[in-house]
Amino acid sequence: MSDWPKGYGVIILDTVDSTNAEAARRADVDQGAFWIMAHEQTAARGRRGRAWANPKGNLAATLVLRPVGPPQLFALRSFVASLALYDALVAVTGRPEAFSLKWPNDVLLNGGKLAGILLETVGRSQALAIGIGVNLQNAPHQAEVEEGAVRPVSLVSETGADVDTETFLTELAAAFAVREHSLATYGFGPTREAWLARAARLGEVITARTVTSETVGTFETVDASGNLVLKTSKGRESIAAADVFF
Ligand SMILES: O=C(O)CCCC[C@@H]1SC[C@@H]2NC(=O)N[C@@H]21
Repeated sequence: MSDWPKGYGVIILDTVDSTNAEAARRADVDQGAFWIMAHEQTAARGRRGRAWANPKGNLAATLVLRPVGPPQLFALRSFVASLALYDALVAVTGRPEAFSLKWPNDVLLNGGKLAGILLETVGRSQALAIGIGVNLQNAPHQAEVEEGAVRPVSLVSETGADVDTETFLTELAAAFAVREHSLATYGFGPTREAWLARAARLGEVITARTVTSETVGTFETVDASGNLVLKTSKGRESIAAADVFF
């Protein structure tokens, strides 16, 4: 069991609309870096304006971070957060082989979607809100997610690990602090290498879809800016934002 990391505050709420919305309300009021966790969210949101199902027992938390260093590294916190999730999940299950990371920032368990991350800038201070949802106890039904999306899974149903939200948050916060220190100190290189070593479908043909385009190609790498690099029939393409389908 990890200790709570120094330099990070924490707020635990019974119920809230969305921990990311709460982060936006508090970003210019509260100081420093702090986690907001809620036992229940009534209007949780996912990437690209989608709703996020949030039954009780699942982790719903947002970290308000005020990153130092070059602004081009800010968005790379999604890689830091995915790696921290991976570390925390391995800490509570002892099963490194069961988890993988899906670009840009999902965590898969036995190939199913276990966790998602929603990164936003909030407040006049342009703080970073890193919202994290983990299906610790319950996964939404396949019918509740987008067609073609990876099947949703829960930690307890796939591994038998029955982990409560506060225990998991402590592991996640500790892991995040370590990974964040690495990014802030050494830049994206080591984070990128660690992420690629855990990447799902590296070297395989995948599809990257935006509202207006679809690109099919071999997943070659993630570049130094965090872009997805696909080798396609037209050559190499570097993609900054998209949904990936297998
Ligand atoms: O679409 C995704 O995969 C991202 C899901 C992010 C959900 C989390 S739950 C905690 C935080 N609060 C929100 O409203 N969303 C994020």
